[in-house]
Amino acid sequence: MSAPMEVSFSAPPPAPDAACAATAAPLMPPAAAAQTLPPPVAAVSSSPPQQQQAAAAAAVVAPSPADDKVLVSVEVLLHAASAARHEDVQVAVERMLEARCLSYVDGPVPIPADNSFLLENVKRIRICDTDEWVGNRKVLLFWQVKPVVHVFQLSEDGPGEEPSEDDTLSSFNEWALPAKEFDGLWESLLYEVGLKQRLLRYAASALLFTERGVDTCLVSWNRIVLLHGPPGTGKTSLCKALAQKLSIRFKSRYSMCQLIEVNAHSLFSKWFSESGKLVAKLFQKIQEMVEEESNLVFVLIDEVESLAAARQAAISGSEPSDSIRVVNALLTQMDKLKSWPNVIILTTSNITTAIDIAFVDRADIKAYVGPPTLQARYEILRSCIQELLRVGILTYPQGSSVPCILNYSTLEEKKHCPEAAEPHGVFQLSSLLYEAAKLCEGLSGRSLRKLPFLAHASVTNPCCDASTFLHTLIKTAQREVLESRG
Ligand SMILES: Nc1ncnc2c1ncn2[C@@H]1O[C@H](COP(=O)(O)OP(=O)(O)OP(=O)(O)O)[C@@H](O)[C@H]1O
Repeated sequence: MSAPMEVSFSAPPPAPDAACAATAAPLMPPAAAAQTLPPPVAAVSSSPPQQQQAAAAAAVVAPSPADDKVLVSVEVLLHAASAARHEDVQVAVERMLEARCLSYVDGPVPIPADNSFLLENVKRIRICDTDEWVGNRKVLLFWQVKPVVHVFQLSEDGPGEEPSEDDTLSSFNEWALPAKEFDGLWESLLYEVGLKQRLLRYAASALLFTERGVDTCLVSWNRIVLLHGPPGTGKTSLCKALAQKLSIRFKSRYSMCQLIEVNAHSLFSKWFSESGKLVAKLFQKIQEMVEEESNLVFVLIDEVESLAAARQAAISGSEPSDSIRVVNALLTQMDKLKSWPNVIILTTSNITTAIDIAFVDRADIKAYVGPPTLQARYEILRSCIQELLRVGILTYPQGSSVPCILNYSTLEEKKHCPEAAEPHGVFQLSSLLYEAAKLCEGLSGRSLRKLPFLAHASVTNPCCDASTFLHTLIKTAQREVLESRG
């Protein structure tokens, strides 16, 4: 069967410029605009839960209908040891933002040196999800923006495991979100502009609709996401990163968030006919978690085709009938969970044609995540090179600061006016990187992130001049692409 796919995310990606963005560059507003300074932002936490939910849902960069301002999320990470009240930090950050003339671009906002309260408690302030504006070459200036501040602390508990019946494979891993392990994951995933935003908006809408009690007989949604595409394109990481993001955005509504990563293989019993019961048992545990209404639960099922294998294949005799019981149990349990507002099911698959049509039909978002396009490849490699420069594995001229490789859009612009020279051969380094990215067509995100490591293994010195390294990277890319084509 060929699954009907509604959303395709395979189109080329302009990626956000995160690594070197001068995100808090002071910018003076036009005189007229200066008179319309941003009004004080209502404290989300002091609003009723419904308003909090709506604000969190809307703060996925969208124009605010009330005053035509763009709602931009500002994430504030507290130090692990901070005992400050989130509300106090939120107000302090809002005041700090109001007092400054910022352009809003994804990336960190420096904490003012004279703000001892924030310096003491806050590890990082980051503006998020403005890439759609930046991608369209629009700059968001402070009077156009209404910041929505989300204060959070990372859980350092690590994953908890739930042992399976026979103690061989655990049936699921569980994380308290936002978790230290997933910090920075969202930002590290580079796709076409809009992909991550669409997923975030979808999840926010799904939670808002349920919270507001929209009649499901009239408007139907299931809170099920299916990401499909070739291996190594970041589907699993994107699901985890999405759960982490939502746990931060909805912190004021849901005091606890959990990610349950189901181990599909553990649900197949060696005892014939037992697999369906194992699925039911797992979902029973999930049900207990969602019964606590302040708990937001994300269920991640990787390689969902192994649990939701097409029953047609089983009926035609090529699959054991136990797999039919598993699919039936999965669908029944998912339908039961549907009545709970605080659960989102995230699934991934490499082979959509093997998934049962009834499962595919239940997914609200069926998104194809394809191999990275030239722009995404360039940005993935750029983030790798920037990291090697940061830690000193790649060297640059003595006495100069760490070179900032140009982002894709700037490089494209500079190509047309090369007279605007960049210091320390940055244009030359960026052009070499572009050459490598061009060669890597067809490689997955996973292979691209490995490429600098493989290139380093071919150079003789542990630390290497950046330009020499990029030439080696080009050769490594040629070799890898040849090998991947067999
Ligand atoms: N678009 C991307 N941008 C940045 N990094 C990426 C991208 N795609 C993949 N990666 C890197 O590849 C790693 C592996 O990704 P992940 O396991 O999530 O892919 P997957 O699509 O789920 O793979 P599989 O189908 O084989 O399970 C990620 O941790 C990430 O480092």
